[in-house]
Amino acid sequence: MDEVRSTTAWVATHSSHVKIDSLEIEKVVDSMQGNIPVVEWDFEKIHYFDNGPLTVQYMFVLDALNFCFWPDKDLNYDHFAMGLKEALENDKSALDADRLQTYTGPELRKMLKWPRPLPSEEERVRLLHEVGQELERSFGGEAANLVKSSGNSAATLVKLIARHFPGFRDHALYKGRQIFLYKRAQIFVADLWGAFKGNSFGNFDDVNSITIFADYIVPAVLRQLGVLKYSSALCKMVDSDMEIVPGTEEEVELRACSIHAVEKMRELIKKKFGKQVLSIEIDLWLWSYGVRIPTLPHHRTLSIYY
Ligand SMILES: Nc1nc2c(c(CN[C@H]3C=C[C@H](O)[C@@H]3O)cn2[C@@H]2O[C@H](COP(=O)(O)O)[C@@H](O)[C@H]2O)c(=O)[nH]1
Repeated sequence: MDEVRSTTAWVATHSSHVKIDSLEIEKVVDSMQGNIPVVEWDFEKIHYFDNGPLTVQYMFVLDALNFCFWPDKDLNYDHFAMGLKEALENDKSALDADRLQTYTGPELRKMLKWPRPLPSEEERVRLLHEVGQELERSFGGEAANLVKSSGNSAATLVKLIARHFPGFRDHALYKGRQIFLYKRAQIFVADLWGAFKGNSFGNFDDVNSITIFADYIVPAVLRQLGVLKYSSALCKMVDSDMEIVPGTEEEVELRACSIHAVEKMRELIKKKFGKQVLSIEIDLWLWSYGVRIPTLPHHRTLSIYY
């Protein structure tokens, strides 16, 4: 996690298209007196939860597929969360490691009750197979064992996931450097923490090491708040729904500056109000705010990472 923090900070200081406005961060923090609005995890009541290992399997599969819904304007995260939940409720073995390895695109679509091909359907199926194979090879088929082997460390869990599952290796090259973002691996940790309320499979001693999850919603919210300022060329690209190529400076800056801006926000809250807030808490507030405004323009990058 230190690498996520340090490399995204480096991007922020070398950024050409996105700037962090420190004065606006201060205004936001002051206006809330350092109190981040509390948003309950699963505020939409859409996730499977049985307080046991199957919940962990569900969250891991969900976060393996938790990316790039926007190419289908009627599709969003909730369809996946609810679709997989229903599939599990109908058949407890639906997400077993051996089953994950055999799903086809049409079967996945059917499971999610989606009437047409999913965006990046072949990639989603490939990632499901990868998860099934590696869970079976190294973790007795269970994501719960992967979590157990992290020894209650969020940072270790993210590292383990990145080591074992190539689909989660969310990183980029920027001005000659490797930048680590790890959105889906980190959100899995946060989902466990939220679902199990910091206990059992969600008990991590270092949950404060997690950063926000750099997706396509949070940068849009930070821009709306005035915390991120885009160059006029980037404004035009985002506002006209023009696709931004993955790995371009613009794309990396949007994501990395979002992470760094929130880290700065946390530091300021600590300094001014003496409060320790988690990036997870800030993320959930920003994300839940963003998804309630469907007209908020967000950047569009075809990616398997977010
Ligand atoms: N930063 C951040 N990004 C998040 C989430 C979540 C869902 N987290 C759930 C877990 C517990 C809570 O109850 C949440 O419901 C999804 N995403 C990302 O958003 C985008 C999808 O947007 P749309 O197309 O409108 O559904 C896509 O990139 C997706 O990967 C989050 O929490 N934080």
